[in-house]
Amino acid sequence: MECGAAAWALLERVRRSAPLVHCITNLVSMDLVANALLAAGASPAMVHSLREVPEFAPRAAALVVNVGTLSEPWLPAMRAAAAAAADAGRPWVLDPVAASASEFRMDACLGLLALRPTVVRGNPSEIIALASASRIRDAKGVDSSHESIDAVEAAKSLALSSGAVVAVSGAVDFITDGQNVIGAHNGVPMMRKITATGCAVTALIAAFVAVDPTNTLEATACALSIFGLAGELGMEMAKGPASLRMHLIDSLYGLDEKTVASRVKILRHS
Ligand SMILES: Nc1ncnc2c1ncn2[C@@H]1O[C@H](COP(=O)(O)OP(=O)(O)OP(=O)(O)O)[C@@H](O)[C@H]1O
Ligand SMILES: Cc1ncsc1CCO
Ligand SMILES: [Mg+2]
Repeated sequence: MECGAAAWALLERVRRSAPLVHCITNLVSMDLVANALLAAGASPAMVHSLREVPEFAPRAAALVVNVGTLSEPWLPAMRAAAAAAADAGRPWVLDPVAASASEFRMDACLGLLALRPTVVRGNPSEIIALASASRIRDAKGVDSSHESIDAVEAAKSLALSSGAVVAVSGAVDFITDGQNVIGAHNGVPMMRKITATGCAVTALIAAFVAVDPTNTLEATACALSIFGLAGELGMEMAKGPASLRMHLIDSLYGLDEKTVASRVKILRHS
């Protein structure tokens, strides 16, 4: 795969068509998710009232459901939006934040998984927990206590059981459909020190899959690498997490063909 050229083609398509991404995401992440989508050229909308979902959902090109600050009133809207997307054949992406933190959260994630997300993106601990539908006793809340390489087998098994493409983020982001595994090698460790970078890349995946619905595996890898590359460029100017957050958004907005073509690194994983 000419990965740099493919990633640039998808970024250009996002910039040209500005897909409307319906986001039901956590309260911590809303600002970064919306700004990351805008910087990439997509159009975010945070709409989570059950009253609005039937009217609004059909207008969106893709949906993100993120359970980070899950509360009971939100769950029916998440389910309704996911079911509407699945029925209409529109891509939708699940972010199972802290899936193993409580029985309520795990049950909610498993129920959403049954509504056939196109992509599931989580950190390693979330993917390991979801794959075995179990609580992890040493889980650290929303942050991962595992490395992405340790979650590859769990990701493959979750992809096979759910039918979704599964992406596990980390030093290398691994993306699998259960058979193939590809690694997106861009990014910097400081990205973990900014809350909701994972949520933001989940939303970016939705935008990329919206413009390339027949190549979910590759589109997901391209979104992860593009976001990681924005982190690398941002890190060249940053002094710490707060300025990285700003420079990452600026870098995502300013990405050009030469940089993307030469620096995006997506490799097939054996
Ligand atoms: N060690 C690392 N090196 C390079 N990039 C990293 C590293 N760890 C995480 N990233 C990148 O940071 C972003 C967020 O990944 P992370 O695994 O921290 O998500 P998360 O735990 O779901 O985050 P959050 O819940 O705060 O949204 C991804 O784009 C990922 O590629
Ligand atoms: C810190 C935090 N708590 C619930 S969601 C969230 C944002 C990162 O997932
Ligand atoms: Mg997360």
